Amino acid sequence: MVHITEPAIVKEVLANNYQFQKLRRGNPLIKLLLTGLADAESEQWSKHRKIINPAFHVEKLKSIYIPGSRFIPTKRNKRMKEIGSEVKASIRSIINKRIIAMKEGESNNEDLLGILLDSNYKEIKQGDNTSGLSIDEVIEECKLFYFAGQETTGNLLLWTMVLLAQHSDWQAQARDEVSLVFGGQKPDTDGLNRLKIINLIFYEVLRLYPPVVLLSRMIHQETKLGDITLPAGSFLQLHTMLLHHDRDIWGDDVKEFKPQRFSEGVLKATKGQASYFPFGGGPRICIGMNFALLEAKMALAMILQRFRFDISPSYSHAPHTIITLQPQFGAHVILHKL
Ligand code: HEM
Repeated sequence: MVHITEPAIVKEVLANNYQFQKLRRGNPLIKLLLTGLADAESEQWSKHRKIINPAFHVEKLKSIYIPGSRFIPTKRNKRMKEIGSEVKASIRSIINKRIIAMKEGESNNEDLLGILLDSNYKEIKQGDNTSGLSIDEVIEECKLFYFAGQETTGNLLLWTMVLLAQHSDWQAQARDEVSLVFGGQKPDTDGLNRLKIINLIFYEVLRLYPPVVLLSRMIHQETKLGDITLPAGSFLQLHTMLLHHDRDIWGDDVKEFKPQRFSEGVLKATKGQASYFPFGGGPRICIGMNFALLEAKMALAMILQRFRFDISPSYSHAPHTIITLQPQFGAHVILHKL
């Protein structure tokens, strides 16, 4: 296992996604939740990514809504299997309804699934019989959107609530910005894209508490990396969390919540180094990044319009990783209606 905390090496690994591949998943929980694009490699990855990409184009995000020892037959494993089949059956029935509607000529561009099916249909029409995704593959992508989108964005929002509850000056600035842009109206996409202060806040929350704390890779053949040659089969871990908290890169205030450090952009804050990558990087950068930031801005703006919030005396600070980084004992925040 090679642990990487050098920005230049992080850049090299992320840029060469065919050499440095994601791990084949052994963990049954991750397997249940995360196959599809996030787990695909080489040609399979580029095929999936090409078909899925249109679903995440910024223009399309304007009106989007997301619908809503392991082989031993223990009670828990049986339940996991049952849940797996139930989820699959329920997604399959949603997809079948959509396909029927599409065949009857109904337009289907209103949400991620519609755009994905549309893009897949176009790919099948243009290519040979190996092109396009099968229904089972579409089901895996839907599960992935749900999990990858839910846990990560949810934790970004939780940590934002905790930090703004602890830093009432930033909470007030964020609320002032929301009222300047929207007044009491429901936030819209154009307005959300103009929220500068909230953007800085999210960048800083993602620096301090990145939902994905490290990226794992492996190599299948001997590979040169920096000055060393690694044998085939080596595992690599790129330490997002450690780099985000590196005093030599960020300065003596590295542990403090200071959104203003991003006021002139990420490049300036990192002095151009690959020392900040909450969404990964290179060709396999998070496909849902813009969607996640838009969704989190929408939720935060609506909360700020309605509540002031403080940290509760019962809050106990314990960042803890169960796949994503989360507050182990919850985010105890007291809301006051405005
Ligand atoms: C704050 C929210 C989010 C964070 C911090 C986040 C973080 C990440 C990171 C670090 C990676 C790269 C993993 C690696 O290189 O090993 C990734 C990939 C991915 N993310 Fe996200 N993500 C977020 C939201 C979302 C959302 C909302 C979706 C979908 C609806 C999504 C879908 C994906 C997919 C499909 C990949 C795999 C892309 C590929 O391998 O080509 N993510 N995400």
